[in-house]
Amino acid sequence: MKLMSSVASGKARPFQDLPGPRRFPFLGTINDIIHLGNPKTLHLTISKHHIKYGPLFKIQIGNVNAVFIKDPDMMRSVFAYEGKFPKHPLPEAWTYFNEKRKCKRGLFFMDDEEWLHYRKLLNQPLLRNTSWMIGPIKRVSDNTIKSLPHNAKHSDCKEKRFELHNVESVLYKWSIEVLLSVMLGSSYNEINAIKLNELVEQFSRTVYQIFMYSSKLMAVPPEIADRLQLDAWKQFERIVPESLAIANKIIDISIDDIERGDGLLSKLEDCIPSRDSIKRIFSDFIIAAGDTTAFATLWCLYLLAKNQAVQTMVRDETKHDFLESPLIRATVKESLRLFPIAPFIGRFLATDAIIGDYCIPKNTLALLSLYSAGRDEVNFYLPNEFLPQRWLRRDDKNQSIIPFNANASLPFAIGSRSCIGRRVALIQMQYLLSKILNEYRLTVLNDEEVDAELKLVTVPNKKVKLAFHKLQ
Ligand code: HEM
Repeated sequence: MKLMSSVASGKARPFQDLPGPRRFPFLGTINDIIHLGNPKTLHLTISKHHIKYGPLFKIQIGNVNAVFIKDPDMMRSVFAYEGKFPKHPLPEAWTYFNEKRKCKRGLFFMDDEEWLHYRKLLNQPLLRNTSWMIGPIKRVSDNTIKSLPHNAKHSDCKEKRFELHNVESVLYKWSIEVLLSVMLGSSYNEINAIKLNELVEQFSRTVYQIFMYSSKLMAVPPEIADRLQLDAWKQFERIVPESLAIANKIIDISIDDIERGDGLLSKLEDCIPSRDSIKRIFSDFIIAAGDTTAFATLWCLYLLAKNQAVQTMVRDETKHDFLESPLIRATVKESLRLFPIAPFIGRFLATDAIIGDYCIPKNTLALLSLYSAGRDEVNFYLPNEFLPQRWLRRDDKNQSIIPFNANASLPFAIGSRSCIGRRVALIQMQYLLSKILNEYRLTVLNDEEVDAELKLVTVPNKKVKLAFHKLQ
């Protein structure tokens, strides 16, 4: 009704008028290849389309009608049309695998009432009262920092310096361990960390492989990869059940020790009585936490190591508060603005919508171009510079000194289906980064500039190598 009356009153323009690349029916899916290009550089292709077609443009992807949006107000308005049970696009390789193997999965894959039921139960401990998770996060992060020199490629005791060439895998293991420790609480450290160590090592390796193979499958529809028995599909189909089996084993051991726990599992023991449901929710949490937090932290470390003046400023400001210093929070925000880990957040519109000046029909897939919005000079002064202080500096009228539009950076999404792990991720990143900066000065060892590429999430296009110089 609202849509019809806006059109009738001439306020909004019809969907057909929306600009976007033209689709040639006789080319079928070749259109997708022409319009979207290499999946690894989709963020750059979409940025170019925005320059050509504006902040809102339409495009057909396969059979799906989609719009890409980079205007901050329009991006926010999408969440007003997501409905009671927001629906997001899922990686095709995963949905095909789940259907083929009749595999029931966690929150990210759930829909409708089932999703809402579990989401409501999990919101309270994970997003509202979260102080209970600080202890477990600190314990794991302190151990990770202690273990850094043992992972060194080269160390120079005289110079008190070591090099890390596998920062990514250290951060992978850390983010998985943090999740386990949040699940188990204090009992993780006492007994389970030792008992589970080998399983956690295995799990973190398999989660990494899942990520590698599923990103290789981005360019090929999974049913074709399966029919042709492509190596990436064969490996994906082997590694996912292996990884889920390890996760189940970890959860079985953990549940057996639950009465000793003060973590998330014991908080949910009464509300989620079925062990199967617990397993599918928690194994997916660990998988979701693995690459997102590891790569988000890797980008922060890289940017700090590359910008020595910013690094010194952040170190000085975080000395007295390792968890919530405003500048460390701003550092994480700024890094996620430049390198949004989930570069395209998507919602299938639950109703007809008016976005910008246009009528967008129900069920259209609205995709937020976070990479383009975060680097648009309309939204951020010196958009390609790493300036955490832009999020803080205020004048006497409480206006930002370096102007910015906060709605242009929504790295965890907003609304009822936003990231459930946001608090876990932020607490662990802020704590680890402040502690590292307090002990070490970081420098970059890569000779060439490191850029972003997409492998499901936004990752560095080459291995990041860092040197850690012990501070006096
Ligand atoms: C810096 C780290 C992280 C980033 C940038 C991030 C980003 C996101 C985003 C953008 C979404 C929304 C996706 C959508 O609506 O389409 C999401 C959902 C989700 N995230 Fe995260 N995430 C991070 C860490 C974590 C962690 C540590 C966990 C573990 C608990 C987690 C678990 C999930 C789950 C289960 C969902 C699905 C929620 C639902 O469907 O209701 N994430 N994340």
